[in-house]
Amino acid sequence: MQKITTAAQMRNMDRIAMHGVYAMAPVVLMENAGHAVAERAGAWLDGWDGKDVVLFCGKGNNGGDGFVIARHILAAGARVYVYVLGKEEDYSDEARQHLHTLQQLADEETCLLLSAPQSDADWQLLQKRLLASSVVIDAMLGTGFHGSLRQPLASIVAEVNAAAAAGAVTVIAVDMPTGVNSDTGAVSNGDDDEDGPLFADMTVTFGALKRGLVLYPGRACAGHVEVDPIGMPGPLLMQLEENPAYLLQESDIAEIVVPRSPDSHKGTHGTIAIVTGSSQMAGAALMAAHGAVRSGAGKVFLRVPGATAPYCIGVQPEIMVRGVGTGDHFTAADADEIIAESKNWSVLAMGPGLGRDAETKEFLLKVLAAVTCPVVLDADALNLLAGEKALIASRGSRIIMTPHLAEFSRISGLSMAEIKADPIAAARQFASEWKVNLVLKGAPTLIVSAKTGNVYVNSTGNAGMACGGMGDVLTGMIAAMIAHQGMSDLCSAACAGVYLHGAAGDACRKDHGPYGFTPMETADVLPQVLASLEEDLALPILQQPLIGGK
Ligand SMILES: NC(=O)C1=CN([C@@H]2O[C@H](COP(=O)(O)OP(=O)(O)OC[C@H]3O[C@@H](n4cnc5c(N)ncnc54)[C@H](OP(=O)(O)O)[C@@H]3O)[C@@H](O)[C@H]2O)[C@@H](O)CC1
Ligand SMILES: [K+]
Repeated sequence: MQKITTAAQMRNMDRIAMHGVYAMAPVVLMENAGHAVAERAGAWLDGWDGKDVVLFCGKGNNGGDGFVIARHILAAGARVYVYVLGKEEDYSDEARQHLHTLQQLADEETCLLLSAPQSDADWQLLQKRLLASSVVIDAMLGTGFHGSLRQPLASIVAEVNAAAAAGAVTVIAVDMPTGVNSDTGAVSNGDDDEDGPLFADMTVTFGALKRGLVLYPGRACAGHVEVDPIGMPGPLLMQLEENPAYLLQESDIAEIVVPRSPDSHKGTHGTIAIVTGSSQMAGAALMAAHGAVRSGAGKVFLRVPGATAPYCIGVQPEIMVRGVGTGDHFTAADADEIIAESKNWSVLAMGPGLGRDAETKEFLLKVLAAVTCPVVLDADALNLLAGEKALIASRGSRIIMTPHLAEFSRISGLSMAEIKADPIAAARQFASEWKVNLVLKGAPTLIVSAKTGNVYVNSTGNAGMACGGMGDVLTGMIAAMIAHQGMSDLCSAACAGVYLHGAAGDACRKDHGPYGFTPMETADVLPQVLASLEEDLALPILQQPLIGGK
């Protein structure tokens, strides 16, 4: 699992690597960092030989990495223009040491060292160089960036973006794209968009992923991201800081979605109950149930208000539908029937299309206080339960709440701006206060464990999924994952549901185009997504076919 760090955590790791028991020389870490970029970007670009490269080095240690990169790509056959944007006295000892080495290699032919452009003629020359080169390396700012981009960096970034937009250059960022805050993903984007941030095609980052590379809008600036350990001691990289966050990847999910054993039966794969819907929104209930069916649930029961049942019965034969009561929304009088039935259910999901009637809130409170199986709460259930922190907290580790940003804002009392400023902290704080497993839906979706407070950042999904019904399908999927054989931990089930839902959306995007595919289509590709997940696993011996086949 890929760890995601903050600049402060990274600095702490640096400090221990250099000044703790490991006593690594700072100049060596910087050497490793620069070498890693030269190697990884070189492999990605099919080598450096014969390439014209413009390299911008800022006045911090990110710039120091740039001096090392210049030396390595020169040796690999590139011709490089190095803009040294700091004064010699600005640099740290290690950066200055690498600058001195580079100065010995400088010549007119292959390695030209230049200072920051000042006159109009300097800027014109810079533009010309950018358009004539094939690669730009951004070693201007890394984890030390804060505030808004100052000059001359803002104008340099604008020139690089313009050259990239003209199709002239490939842009490689060192550690972070300049202008992206490494802790929040916020970008420097002054009054006119020309102030930044820099848009990279590839980012090589050091030690661990930075939050700003996985959170939007920063994530959109990073391009292809590779993490290099730069020789940091393994135990240091593995060391868990307080409040860890991780990026979910296919191999993580493949580990928790265990293959079915060949002698399993429908009872083994869970009885999922979707108790939701109202006459205005029967479709939401059906989409949630379909999400569960396509996730391999053993049995799917849909319980809707009595007057809603005619819209749901017979729509999909796999879903066992029954109306409860006679109304068009649930009321407290319907709760006893649900509570009695719940003894046979592996999991209960409520919310999509439930409506916001005060009587439905009474129903929800009664059901939640009595059922013992795990519960997934979405949509209107979240709106109705917004003030019920004490009830949720009393059962929270058995509950998954799945709000989107607006719902989260409503229940948490935080403004959208406050959430967006630090979504990881906001999600973690909420999960801790409400003692609940949280799925904060967005780009990217965050999952927080009620038990550990660990935050998982999803890596799948796309903007084509921003349409009504996608969340309903996800609710059914998460419910089905909870009942999946071997998936006892609710947070793991939430991670699996969220990852697979996004992966299904990505498969739809590939098949149908960037948007316009539907929630039902997304659910329908789940078996293919699960198949590719199985390929990631070595099949246990019992799964191997006796005759023929692969
Ligand atoms: N992690 C690791 O293991 C290793 C990390 N290493 C590398 O070190 C990097 C971190 O180095 P760092 O701390 O020196 O910060 P860095 O990003 O160079 O920027 C600092 C400079 O930026 C300036 N500045 C800030 N904001 C600005 C703005 N808005 N507009 C304009 N300027 C602005 C700020 O100026 P000031 O605000 O102080 O005047 C200061 O001069 C890290 O990203 C990685 O590349 C490797 O070498 C070794 C191993
Ligand atoms: K950079």
